[in-house]
Amino acid sequence: MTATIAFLGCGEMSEAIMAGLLDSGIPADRVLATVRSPERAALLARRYAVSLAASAEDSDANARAAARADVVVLGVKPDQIRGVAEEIAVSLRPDTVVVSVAGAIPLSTIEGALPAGQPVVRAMPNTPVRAGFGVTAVVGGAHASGETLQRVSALFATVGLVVEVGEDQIDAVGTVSGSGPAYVFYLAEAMAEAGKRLGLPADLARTLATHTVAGAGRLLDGDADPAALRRAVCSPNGSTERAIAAFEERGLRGVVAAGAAAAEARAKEITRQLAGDSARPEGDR
Ligand SMILES: NC(=O)C1=CN([C@@H]2O[C@H](COP(=O)(O)OP(=O)(O)OC[C@H]3O[C@@H](n4cnc5c(N)ncnc54)[C@H](O)[C@@H]3O)[C@@H](O)[C@H]2O)C=CC1
Ligand SMILES: O=C(O)[C@@H]1CCC=N1
Repeated sequence: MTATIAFLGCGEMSEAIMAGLLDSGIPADRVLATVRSPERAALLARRYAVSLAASAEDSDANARAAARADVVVLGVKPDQIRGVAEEIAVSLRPDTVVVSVAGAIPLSTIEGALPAGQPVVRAMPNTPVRAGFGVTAVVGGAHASGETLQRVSALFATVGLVVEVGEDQIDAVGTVSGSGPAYVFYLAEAMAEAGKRLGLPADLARTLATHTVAGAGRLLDGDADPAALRRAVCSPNGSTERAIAAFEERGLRGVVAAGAAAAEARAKEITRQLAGDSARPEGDR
């Protein structure tokens, strides 16, 4: 039987997962969603015809949705995860699996806010799940059996690739695949700006950049080697080779690595802040 899935906090990330799952054939009457604003609740109900799109201003909305669900996806911001977990704790059935997509919130924090023994899975998805081409990293908590983790993995597998990781890897994973789509969109913006600087009309430059990034993404589908695909565009002593040489000379690889490191550092900072020990000096940790 199809599982009932409740998205508690259906913003950018959860909406992408929900839309991807609905497109993959999950029936809308098996999907519940809650958000904070009544306007967004109405929009989700209209757009997806999901079974419940209640506003969290209705104080029981999260608990009621959780009570009906086989899988509860916590899609609120990291600083709200513990509060929502506490809010739904009494409504959960013992076999309902709680999946947190929040960055920076450890499994132990979520488990601590839920009834003893509640299965919890931590996931790090990305927004391309919307198109069925996502990447989702998963890690099971102390009470998530292999079968439970499989069930969650199978769900995310309908909207893209699923990888199992250790919890100690999830911040780093987030900096590559979780945040990664933003880096690629940023590159598309930069390419469009570059075209404009070279005299192309803004609309044309943008169309060229977006379609090129989308097309390049198609070629990268699967386990294609990005370096080999890049080399195939670089004619020996041609113009692309000069562009890549300019990128290398200016240290673009290092810039990307610095961005990923900054993202990872921020995730760890959020973890510390929300654990309440951010006041302690670095050396004491
Ligand atoms: N945006 C992304 O690409 C990714 C986001 N994530 C994680 O997903 C989580 C959500 O991020 P976004 O979707 O970007 O944020 P968002 O702000 O778009 O979504 C959060 C949603 O939660 C709702 N909300 C707030 N309090 C609520 C409550 N008490 N009950 C029910 N709903 C409530 C808000 O109305 C909003 O719709 C974060 O924890 C983030 O770390 C993880 C991977 C990628
Ligand atoms: O920016 C964020 O905090 C979230 C986590 C990974 C991607 N987006």
